[in-house]
Amino acid sequence: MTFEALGWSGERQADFAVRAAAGLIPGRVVGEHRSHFRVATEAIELSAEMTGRLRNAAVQRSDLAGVGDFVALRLATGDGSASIEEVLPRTSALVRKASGEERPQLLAANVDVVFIVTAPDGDFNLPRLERLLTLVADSGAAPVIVLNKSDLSDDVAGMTGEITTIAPGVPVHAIGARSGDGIAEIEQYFAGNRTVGLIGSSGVGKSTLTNQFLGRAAQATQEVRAHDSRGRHTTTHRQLFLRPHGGSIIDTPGMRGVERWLPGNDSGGNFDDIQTLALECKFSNCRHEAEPKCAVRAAVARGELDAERVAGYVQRARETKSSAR
Ligand SMILES: Nc1nc2c(ncn2[C@@H]2O[C@H](COP(=O)(O)OP(=O)(O)OP(=O)(O)O)[C@@H](O)[C@H]2O)c(=O)[nH]1
Ligand SMILES: [Zn+2]
Repeated sequence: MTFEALGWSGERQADFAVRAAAGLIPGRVVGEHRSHFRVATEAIELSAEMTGRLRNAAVQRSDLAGVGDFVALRLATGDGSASIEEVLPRTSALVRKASGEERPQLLAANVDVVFIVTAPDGDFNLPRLERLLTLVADSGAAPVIVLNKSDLSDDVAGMTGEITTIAPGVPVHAIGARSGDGIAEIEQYFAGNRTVGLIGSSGVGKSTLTNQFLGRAAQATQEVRAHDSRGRHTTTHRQLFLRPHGGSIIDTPGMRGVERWLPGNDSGGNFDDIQTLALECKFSNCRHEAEPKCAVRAAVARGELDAERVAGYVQRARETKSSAR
């Protein structure tokens, strides 16, 4: 295995040179636990914690390290532990509003493609699908809709057609994860060591699909409840898996609520214009400070946006950051 198989690129390597010179090594967060992260490096997978300085510097909670993030690590001599010194710029970030809380929650970072998984048994719901599409549109990743359990429907073409009406231009694939039907067709999305994220309700078959992609039973799966076809929330952690032939997959626990997160919404102030601009920044975790290709600073420079309002917006985002993970 090479680190490239995990999505590390020549461009990222070049950007990392100055950190490498300072003794840091690159890694990718593959698992998130209460007290530590699992991080894969070129050589090994290890446990790491964020430095206090990194926690304090985060503008908002979703800036903290999460699954899929590329990070700069410092290895401690001796005990095999490591510290996360920096979260590297994200090419995409799948973020939602944490349920019941005024804060953003990072679902996955640096995903190239998101499979929005749905199924005919109980879960099928177009408005919900639209909300998931919005989440993906905000993330910077490309959406693909996967209609799983197509064996349970006698009108797959009708359902696919309905999906197409709300998602013009978005690829839709009808598959059967359990039997493996149609899997080969969607494996193309991993080409070039891309990272695919899976989102969707509990019980639609995300873990079954993950296992198919990996060729092994990496994730536990469970029958949906018979009376309402709902899942049992079998997957409890977000996790990144490397595929045997390159490319990686991030499985996420089934989501009940899907609410878009737009920082500052709770403040009484209206930051819609800044939020919309921020979606155009090159990096999803842009703080609008010194990052290259920052659309917000560019608008300030053009005189289209008031610098003080931007400062207020950044301040609001900072205040909604919670210190605990
Ligand atoms: N009929 C049918 N059942 C399937 C298919 N794919 C998955 N299932 C079943 O659906 C149930 C739920 O699958 P999971 O993979 O656990 O669903 P999940 O989306 O990962 O659920 P959470 O982990 O709770 O988010 C299991 O009993 C699977 O065997 C399929 O293609 N057809
Ligand atoms: Zn910016």
